[in-house]
Amino acid sequence: MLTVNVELKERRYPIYIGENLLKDPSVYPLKSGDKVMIVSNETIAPLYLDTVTKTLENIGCKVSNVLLPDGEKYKTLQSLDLIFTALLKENHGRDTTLIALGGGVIGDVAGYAAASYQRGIKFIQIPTTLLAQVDSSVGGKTAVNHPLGKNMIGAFYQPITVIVDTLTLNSLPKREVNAGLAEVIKYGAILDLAFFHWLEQHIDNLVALQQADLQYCISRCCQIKADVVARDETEKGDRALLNLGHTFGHAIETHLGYGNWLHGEAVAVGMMMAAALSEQLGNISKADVGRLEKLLARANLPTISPDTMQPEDYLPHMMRDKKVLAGKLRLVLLKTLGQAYVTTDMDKSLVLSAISACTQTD
Ligand SMILES: NC(=O)c1ccc[n+]([C@@H]2O[C@H](COP(=O)([O-])OP(=O)(O)OC[C@H]3O[C@@H](n4cnc5c(N)ncnc54)[C@H](O)[C@@H]3O)[C@@H](O)[C@H]2O)c1
Ligand SMILES: O=C(O)C(=O)C[C@@H](O)[C@H](O)[C@H](O)COP(=O)(O)O
Ligand SMILES: [Zn+2]
Repeated sequence: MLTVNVELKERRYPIYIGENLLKDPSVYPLKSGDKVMIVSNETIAPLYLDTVTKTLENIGCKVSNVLLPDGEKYKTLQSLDLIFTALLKENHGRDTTLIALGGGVIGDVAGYAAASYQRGIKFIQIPTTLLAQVDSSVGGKTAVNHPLGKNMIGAFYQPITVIVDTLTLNSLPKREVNAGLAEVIKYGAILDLAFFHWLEQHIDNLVALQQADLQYCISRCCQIKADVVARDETEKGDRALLNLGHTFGHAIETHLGYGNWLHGEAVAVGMMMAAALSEQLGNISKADVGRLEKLLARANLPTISPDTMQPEDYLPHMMRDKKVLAGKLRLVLLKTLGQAYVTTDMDKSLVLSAISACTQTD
């Protein structure tokens, strides 16, 4: 088992990474008599809920669960209310620990429920998608979507432990594995050229869920994110680099309707648009933009805009992005592969030109 620590002083927490961890009582920061509410969904529960429940009951915990409907379109205030109702119906107080058993949607909604129920209860992330294991379960961004924007209602609220059981990925649909690889590739592009190069040599093994390479990859991604979060937990500076491709990507998700394109797919296209803009500004080379495109393609990810979207469809959504300050569009771009930066006031005509460069022409 590998351990990555997120260093936030008294709120420091471990990320355990390994096989069969769902069954390992030593990774749960719980003791006999503790009350637990597991939040999951109708897809994951038949696969993993019993295993986690049995492990917790063997510790001596009193375990309840609430299942949300499955999908990005259920990352909503209504789903949040389902969790609150389940907690209140069983008189759960501030001594209850919430467990998020699922992907990023479950983790974000359950995390925001933990942040806000009775002004805050402890929560544990048990991510079961590659995307959640390398990204969403770490760092404390919690949220629900609004019809006018992604993750528009939420809080920064850290888990007390993250339990990454890589064997859960064996039941994950291939499209979801590929979506998680978008966030993996993002880490190399923004902060770690050596990791990007490692990915170029190992991406086929990751697509095939080869365990040794997978566990190294997940630990490297978690370490990169843990270091950024420790430096800038609430995104006043460097944490914005983790948002590469997201201003474009969130526009795709919101415009098409949540769940049509997977988050990772939208982010892959968004990273290509950011790279095209970076090249137009004289930063990253054409050859390195090509390396990014090739790696995304090898992960079976899209690299061009949805054919139902025009460049002008993006801007209204982008102007609501959470990185916008004083009405100025701020984007994460690439100085070069492995080195991202945040712009202050992006010229909209250049943005449209970059989107067009990633749009199929008939
Ligand atoms: N908070 C953050 O820092 C952060 C980071 C990245 C993404 N996100 C958010 O995460 C969400 C995307 O998360 P995701 O990609 O995990 O999607 P997801 O949570 O929708 O899960 C993908 C699908 O796979 C199913 N599933 C999950 N685990 C499974 C397993 N082990 N076996 C079989 N099926 C399984 C789910 O039920 C779902 O149908 C987006 O809302 C995005 O905004 C948040
Ligand atoms: O943790 C972060 O910070 C990230 O930006 C990680 C992203 O991959 C993730 O999709 C995050 O939810 C996007 O943040 P948002 O602030 O744009 O909602
Ligand atoms: Zn993301």
